[in-house]
Amino acid sequence: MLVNGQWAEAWQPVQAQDKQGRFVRQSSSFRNWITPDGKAGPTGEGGFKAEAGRYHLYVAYICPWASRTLMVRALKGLTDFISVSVVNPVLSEQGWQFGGASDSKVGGDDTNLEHGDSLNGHKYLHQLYTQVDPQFTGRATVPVLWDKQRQVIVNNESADIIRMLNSACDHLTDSALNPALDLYPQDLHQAIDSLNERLYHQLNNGVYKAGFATSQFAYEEAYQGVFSLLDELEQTLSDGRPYLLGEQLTESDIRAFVTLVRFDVAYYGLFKCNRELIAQKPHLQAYLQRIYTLDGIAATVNFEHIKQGYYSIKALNPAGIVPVGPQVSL
Ligand SMILES: N[C@@H](CCC(=O)N[C@@H](CS)C(=O)NCC(=O)O)C(=O)O
Repeated sequence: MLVNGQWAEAWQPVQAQDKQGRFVRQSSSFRNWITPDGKAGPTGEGGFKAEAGRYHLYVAYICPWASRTLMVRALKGLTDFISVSVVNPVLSEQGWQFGGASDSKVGGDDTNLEHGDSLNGHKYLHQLYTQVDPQFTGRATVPVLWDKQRQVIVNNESADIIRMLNSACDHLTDSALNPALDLYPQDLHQAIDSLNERLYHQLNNGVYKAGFATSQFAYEEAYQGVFSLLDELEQTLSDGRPYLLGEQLTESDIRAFVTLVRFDVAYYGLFKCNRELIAQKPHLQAYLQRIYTLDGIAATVNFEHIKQGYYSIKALNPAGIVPVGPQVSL
């Protein structure tokens, strides 16, 4: 992480913990919003008007938080509007690094996506943070939403980024855009917010709490949370609805998907969330498949990056062996 703008050695993603050994995630520091007219959004300052070609996303394919921004970018038809840089799957001694071996599957047919940082010419992601704040203290995390015009970080909180991408560009006229898709419709705000809250604590962050627990108690607490929510989601989907809140794809589905798609290949093994695989839950597996096959989504999922990235976390897997299985059938 960075301390007063200098790279400090504690680079593995073992973050803070509480007194009972629970994993505690750091909060994000840049919270501005892209809006249709450039007015300030719910947090941060104004000046970030929606404009084609002005913004860039820095992501890691291994990262569920970054991947959800890629999903919304794809679903809303924003691939020509927002360019992307993907970091290497394995954290370097200085955190996320650019320019590793590219593999042909990455990005699918998305030509607006690269493995280097041709925009700012950095070798490490942390240099982007110190470019805008030479005294920055904190973890240099992905995703980062970057403004090419003002040369600043707009936002590094994926929850904000997916919310703003859902509506900020809808007024622009381009046939590539998909303004008809509303992942956060007015009549479902409450249902989405309350489901999101549970998805975050029990599932998205729940698997990390299990994986990075430093006490048996904290691990089991997180494990119970993960599987009680998975059981509940399996039950919810058993009535034949396509998505968690009914007929309509919402933000909650995006949030659920990024964890479910990593579950069998990473969290089941590395994070010890091993009561069962998603593949053993028929409704959840069909749901996963349904979202995976939506236009543009498969290109946001790179199983090689996911496996290599997670199993390179030395604190959890010192020898760095990447398991061969399980087979994925998506
Ligand atoms: N709140 C952030 C969390 C992002 C996050 O934790 N990203 C991880 C990758 S999955 C990261 O970049 N970790 C690097 C580090 O902690 O040094 C968000 O959702 O945008």
